[in-house]
Amino acid sequence: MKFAVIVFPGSNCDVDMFHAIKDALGEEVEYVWHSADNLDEYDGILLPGGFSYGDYLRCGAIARFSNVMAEVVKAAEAGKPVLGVCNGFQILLEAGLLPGAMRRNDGLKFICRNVELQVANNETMFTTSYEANETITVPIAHGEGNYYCDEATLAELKENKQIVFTYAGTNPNGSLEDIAGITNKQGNVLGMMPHPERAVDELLGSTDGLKIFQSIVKNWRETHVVTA
Ligand SMILES: NC(=O)CC[C@H](N)C(=O)O
Repeated sequence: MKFAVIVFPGSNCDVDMFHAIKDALGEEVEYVWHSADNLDEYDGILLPGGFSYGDYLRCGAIARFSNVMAEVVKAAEAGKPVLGVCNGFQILLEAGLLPGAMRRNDGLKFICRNVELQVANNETMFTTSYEANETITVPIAHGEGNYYCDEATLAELKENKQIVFTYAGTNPNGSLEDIAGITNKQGNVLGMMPHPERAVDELLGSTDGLKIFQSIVKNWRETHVVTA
């Protein structure tokens, strides 16, 4: 399986994402600059965290106009797995690939620490390697992770089981219903504020993030004929 890590001016978790795929997962991965106009050769698209365009206007608000985003939309519509982490999640929201919006954290502070998450849905292509309701430890690092959507959208998220990760225990940022990660209705686009790419090695303090990447590969292999 071949992954693209999309790099925007100001991305800073692209190298960690690349490392997670290449070294921890053992799959093929390439960096793709935001000006790219074709993602056809990639099976999975990864939008890493960081401070794209300096977080000006709102986090992700400028990056969503990047050339590559039309291709990310195309990949999403084709059913390819698209994962946005932290700033990547914010960009997916701004691009309309996921519903809702991000607000500044309650308390207005940037928070960088491990949090406990509950796997609220282990039946997505990103989470089948987890147990139902498993509690995992993954770091967060953001100033704008306070997820919000209107009541109708929340009802739809629940109805379609689009809420995939919730904060277990203390909610670090004030997000609605403790939401830490959601998918689109089709289930092939996942946005999450915690950083699974920073939890792929015991040296980093947790390997709990690895199962997301393993789930993607497992589900992709089960639906594609691999010839090489
Ligand atoms: N680590 C990140 O991706 C941070 C995202 C964004 N810059 C924020 O502070 O919310």
